[in-house]
Amino acid sequence: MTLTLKRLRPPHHTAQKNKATEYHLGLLKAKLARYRAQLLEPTTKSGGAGTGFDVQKSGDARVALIGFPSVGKSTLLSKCTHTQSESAAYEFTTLTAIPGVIEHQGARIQLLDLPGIVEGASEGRGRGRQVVATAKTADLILIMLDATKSEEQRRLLEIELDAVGIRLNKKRPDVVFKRKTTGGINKTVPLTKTDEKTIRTILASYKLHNCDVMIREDITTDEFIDVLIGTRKYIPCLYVYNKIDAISLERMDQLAREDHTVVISCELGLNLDYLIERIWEELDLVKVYTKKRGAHPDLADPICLRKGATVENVCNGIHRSLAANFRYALVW
Ligand SMILES: Nc1nc2c(ncn2[C@@H]2O[C@H](COP(=O)(O)OP(=O)(O)OP(=O)(O)O)[C@@H](O)[C@H]2O)c(=O)[nH]1
Ligand SMILES: [K+]
Ligand SMILES: [Mg+2]
Repeated sequence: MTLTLKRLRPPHHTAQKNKATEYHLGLLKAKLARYRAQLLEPTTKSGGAGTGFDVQKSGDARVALIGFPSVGKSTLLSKCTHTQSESAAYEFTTLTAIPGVIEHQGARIQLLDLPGIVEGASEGRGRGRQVVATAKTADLILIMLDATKSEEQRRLLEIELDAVGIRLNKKRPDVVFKRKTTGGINKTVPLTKTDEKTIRTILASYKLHNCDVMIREDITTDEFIDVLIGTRKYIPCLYVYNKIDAISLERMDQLAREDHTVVISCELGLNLDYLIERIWEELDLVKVYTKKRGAHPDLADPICLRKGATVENVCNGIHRSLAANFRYALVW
């Protein structure tokens, strides 16, 4: 019998190597991210890569339906709104953006049916680029999936949205960044996923030699790059698995328990009320009632706004000329 003894590297060596890899990879990602962000900037010719479909935003919030062809996006629009969008068993039935309105708790939520996208959409395959550009304008994204198909579809869609700078179910990293004549890096927490050297080098590669950076959470290198690029969209997302009429109960049970997930059957009209309830929760709308002095407000007619809205937003919700002549508001 022979015994092979493997020579193990001392642990500090591996740690050093990982650190060096992190550093070089961080710098490389920073350069690529800037290059891609420039590609996505709207140009004057050919409408630009960053232009979505020409559909007016209306109502209190916009919800976009993103998914592969034939997962049931149009069927959902037709079931949840008064708008009919053609659905059929062949792929790419829908070729443009079709808006409908969900009325719920006094709010009017615009639901946008969109063409199906395929892998490579963000690079311009099919109408993909227009679809993902439209997704960027949404207050909530519904990633619609066919429950009978493989789990891979979800990851592929996430990659396409990520490539155009959409960050799903994430909040903006708590980093404050200011250009200045002098400055430095300040942090209120220890950094365990990246380090100051990497951050300094990335700043230098962006020619940002003088700036003030205040880091208030344990960010990754990627998150730091997102802050620098500055145009990332942080959008909440629900994963909607359709066609649960065609899968086993066990599988449905498993899917339904995942985070940010709702299971439905458009065909059988199953769980659609619950989906609308979840959309409402995710949008986190606040209702504002206006009233005359000494009178009670009309509780049937609220103005719905995203959380964090200002009095000016309320004015704009009533009439676009109101804010200019507005003097004061009493707010309860
Ligand atoms: N079994 C089953 N089939 C469904 C369900 N919902 C939709 N379908 C079928 O799926 C097919 C595609 O539906 P569409 O609504 O056209 O899908 P889409 O996502 O809008 O497709 P594109 O516009 O081509 O991207 C149609 O044949 C529908 O009848 C469902 O809940 N269960
Ligand atoms: K279809
Ligand atoms: Mg469709």
